[in-house]
Amino acid sequence: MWRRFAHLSLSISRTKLQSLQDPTVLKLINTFSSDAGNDGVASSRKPFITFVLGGPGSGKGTQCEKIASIFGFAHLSAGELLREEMSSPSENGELIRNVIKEGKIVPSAITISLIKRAINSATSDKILIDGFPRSEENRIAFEKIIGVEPDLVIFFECPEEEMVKRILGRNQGRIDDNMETIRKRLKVFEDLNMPVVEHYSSKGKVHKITATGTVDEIFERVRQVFASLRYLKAFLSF
Ligand SMILES: Nc1ncnc2c1ncn2[C@@H]1O[C@H](COP(=O)(O)OP(=O)(O)OP(=O)(O)O)[C@@H](O)[C@H]1O
Ligand SMILES: O=c1ccn([C@@H]2O[C@H](COP(=O)(O)O)[C@@H](O)[C@H]2O)c(=O)[nH]1
Ligand SMILES: [Mg+2]
Repeated sequence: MWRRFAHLSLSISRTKLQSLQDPTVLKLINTFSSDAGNDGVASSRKPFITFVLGGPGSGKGTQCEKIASIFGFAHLSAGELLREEMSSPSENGELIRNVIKEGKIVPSAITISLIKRAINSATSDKILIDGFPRSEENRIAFEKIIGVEPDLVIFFECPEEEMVKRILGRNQGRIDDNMETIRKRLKVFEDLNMPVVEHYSSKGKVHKITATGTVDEIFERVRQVFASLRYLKAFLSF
């Protein structure tokens, strides 16, 4: 039977699997159970949460769309939720616009309330949160308010010059896709986003993906991580 695990790329040890004490394994088993019990999301929900991190233009959104369509995850992009809020008649619209234009970070309370609402209305209990947390302050606030840590963190590692090239070629009319704001976003990424990646790396939750090459080549690396999870879940539900 153990031959079935031969190709697992997840860093879950065989000993941990045997004891079924690994938190990721336990969460996979419980993802669809009915008694979640935390204050942040509706009490009957126990979503499997994946944070998707990486620099601006590293390809988070592109890869999340593929993960969502192939593995049935709900894709919540924090940046997209903020842009929608910015364009709605919200009282926070002007503040969000100014922060995004400056490449800075929107106050945690605003972003987390949007994420919480999106989790609660998601149609899947497997959730990708794209581009959040952006700082240790964001991370701590999320864990406190939502009451859970992510089960998995995907980190797209991409050279700066490639990220800049991709953003400048994006052509979606974003107010932050200009060289002046890109420089600021890159600095915020190094100074404030990277400590979040380091925090979860120290907890063994990060899968680092080399984000160069074609979209399909990168997705093949990503696919292996999620295929392992799916395989594991299928095995455990025997
Ligand atoms: N592997 C790739 N090779 C070339 N272009 C890519 C690749 N992946 C994504 N792109 C393109 O690069 C641009 C940025 O990609 P995407 O929007 O997915 O990045 P992101 O990490 O979500 O960026 P942001 O943080 O600014 O939202 C898009 O125009 C996308 O089509
Ligand atoms: O959690 C978040 C996510 C995003 N922002 C702001 O939005 C822009 C764009 O985000 P993308 O993920 O690149 O779409 C980002 O530069 C921040 O200004 C945020 O404040 N908090
Ligand atoms: Mg994006």
